[in-house]
Amino acid sequence: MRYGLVGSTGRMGQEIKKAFVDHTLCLTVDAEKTWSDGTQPEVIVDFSNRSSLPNTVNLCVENGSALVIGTTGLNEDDFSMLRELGKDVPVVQSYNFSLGVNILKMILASYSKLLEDWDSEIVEIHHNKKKDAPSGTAIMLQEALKKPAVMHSLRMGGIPGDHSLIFANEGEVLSFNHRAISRAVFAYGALEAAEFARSANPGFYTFEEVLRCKLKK
Ligand SMILES: NC(=O)C1=CN([C@@H]2O[C@H](COP(=O)(O)OP(=O)(O)OC[C@H]3O[C@@H](n4cnc5c(N)ncnc54)[C@H](OP(=O)(O)O)[C@@H]3O)[C@@H](O)[C@H]2O)C=CC1
Ligand SMILES: O=C(O)C1=N[C@H](C(=O)O)C[C@H](O)C1
Repeated sequence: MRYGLVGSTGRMGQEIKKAFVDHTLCLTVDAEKTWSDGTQPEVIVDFSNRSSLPNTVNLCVENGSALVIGTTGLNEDDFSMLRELGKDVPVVQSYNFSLGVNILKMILASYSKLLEDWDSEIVEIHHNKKKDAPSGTAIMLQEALKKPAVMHSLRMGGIPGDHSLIFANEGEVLSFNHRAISRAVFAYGALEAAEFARSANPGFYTFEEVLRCKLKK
């Protein structure tokens, strides 16, 4: 697969290049520099910053490339742009491409009604270079809960990503935790999403939907 990478010099860009070692990198875009080998990427992978989104979308339109986007901190206008792009090419978006977080998201969505009267708080811990807070994952898990949760963000050391959800009522406490031990898990998820996107019909897909397709096979 020929792929493009937006954010190639970043922490996730480095992981993507390792995970996509069997594929051909033909386009890189970073804040200051764009490089291309002159061929068209089948899929563009974006783990960068929301400021890159208009250019990323234009590149997908110009090349007819599918998009896999993990960049967090997107607003409603950004999601509208991605859904519009999904009318022409496959778009897979997730704030967390790890299998574990997406399983947790499905669990929370399935049992949210039973948890609606519990006190709910989310603690997310990330490396001290992370620019946004709360994490996109915390926002995504709160959306699965279908109710607001008190958020706590810790920024320390080189922690790749740790999310805890704690629920309490008068009689019991229920906790869930996901810990990313390596950023590689996100890159492997992005690779799975890219392999799905290169042959999918145009549309806007979440990574959960990609995984659910796998469950049906
Ligand atoms: N969905 C998921 O599973 C995951 C999502 N993320 C998200 O991915 C994003 C990147 O994380 P991380 O790699 O740690 O961040 P880094 O800061 O390490 O890397 C960001 C990259 O984006 C580039 N960049 C910044 N602005 C632009 C722009 N306007 N146009 C093009 N490129 C730009 C930077 O280029 P330069 O070096 O030149 O500044 C750099 O290569 C974050 O939003 C993070 O939350 C992270 C991990 C997993
Ligand atoms: O910035 C990171 O590192 C991560 N960001 C994503 C988020 O904001 O949820 C995903 C993961 O937790 C790592």
